[in-house]
Amino acid sequence: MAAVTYEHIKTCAQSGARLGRLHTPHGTVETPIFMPVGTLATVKTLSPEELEDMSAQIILANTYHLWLRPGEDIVKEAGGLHKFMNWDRPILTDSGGFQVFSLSERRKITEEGVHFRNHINGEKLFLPPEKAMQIQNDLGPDVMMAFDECPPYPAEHSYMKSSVERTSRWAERCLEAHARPEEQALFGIVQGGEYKDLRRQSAEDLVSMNFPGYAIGGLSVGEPKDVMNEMLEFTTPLLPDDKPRYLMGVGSADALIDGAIRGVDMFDCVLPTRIARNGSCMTSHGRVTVRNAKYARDFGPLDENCNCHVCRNYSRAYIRHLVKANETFGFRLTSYHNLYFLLELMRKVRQAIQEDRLLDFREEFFEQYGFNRP
Ligand SMILES: Nc1nc2c(CCNCC3CCCC3)c3[nH]c(NCCc4ccccc4)nc3cc2c(=O)[nH]1
Ligand SMILES: [Zn+2]
Repeated sequence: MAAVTYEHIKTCAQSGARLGRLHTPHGTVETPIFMPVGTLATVKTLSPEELEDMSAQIILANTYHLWLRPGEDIVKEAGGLHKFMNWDRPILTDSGGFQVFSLSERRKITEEGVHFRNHINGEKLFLPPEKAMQIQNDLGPDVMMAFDECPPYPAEHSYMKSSVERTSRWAERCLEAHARPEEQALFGIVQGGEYKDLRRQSAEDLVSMNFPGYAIGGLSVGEPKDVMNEMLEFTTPLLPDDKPRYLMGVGSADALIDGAIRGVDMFDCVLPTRIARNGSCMTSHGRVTVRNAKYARDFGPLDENCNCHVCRNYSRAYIRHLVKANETFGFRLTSYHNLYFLLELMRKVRQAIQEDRLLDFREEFFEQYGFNRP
């Protein structure tokens, strides 16, 4: 019995968007879905109870960070991530490759794996695919990611080609090292940058390895939005219809809608909680930077179209005051609202797919949000 199975419910009559369900050992997830990021086994400033209140269904944690701190051995002794962080719904962990490249200095990629320095204490470290798998096996998430290289944007075709071929060899090694496939689903990650021939090569390599799910990696790394959309349009049809598709690192309202339209089922991004800690909020009329002086006497909610606990009980003036005073509660309020905003957006997207009107919804949302898009 596979650990994770995808149930396709319907495809939107107006677009390539799909309504589906992801069945996992810790429960079922309605897709398309946004997955809050909990890098160090916490979605920053929020409790599991608050995440459940806002109907978060699945959250992310990170192999790289948890390996360094507190160490996967401690999480394993605690009984795994679900027990350690008191979250009994599904968890997905990224494999750590991307984080090595976005956090560590003096890293070096070899066929065996990645050499780098610990970004906390500078000590030399080596992360081969087998180690990334062992860490995820010990952390115990429902979904784990293959160890991949996410090359920078832009990258030469020649570099990208050798990187894709190595990522495919690493994917084989991950499958070899996968200890409990009946308990944890291992997803492959398609690379290839902005090159269609390499996207095809990467997708074909990984589909031939028969993963239970596929991520589209190597995007949301600074490329123009239309390059991302073009790569999605080209890549999703190369992936099996009956398996989930996860676009990594995408979390702005417009990119979530545009990704769902192109057949993406799962998204993650640190954006909502990261900008929240900067006092910046996502609202139905675009971004509101609540620390701005113009909100000093604004006693209305962050977003009058939002029904979240924060918008029903606290004013922009109060949240501005807390954020200006660097009060932790202020960042809890902005983080809660931003995550609620994206989770609610995906609920509306699922409803629009159900009603075969996702393109109409896109028009309405972009109009109100202020995206003057074609
Ligand atoms: N394995 C892998 N991971 C990728 C990630 C990390 C996804 N979040 C992991 C979570 C697990 C815990 C930490 C994060 C990506 N994130 C982005 N863009 C984020 C861009 C962004 C960054 C900051 C703010 C806003 C946007 N592109 C990504 C590509 C890949 C990829 O190819 N391979
Ligand atoms: Zn709200």
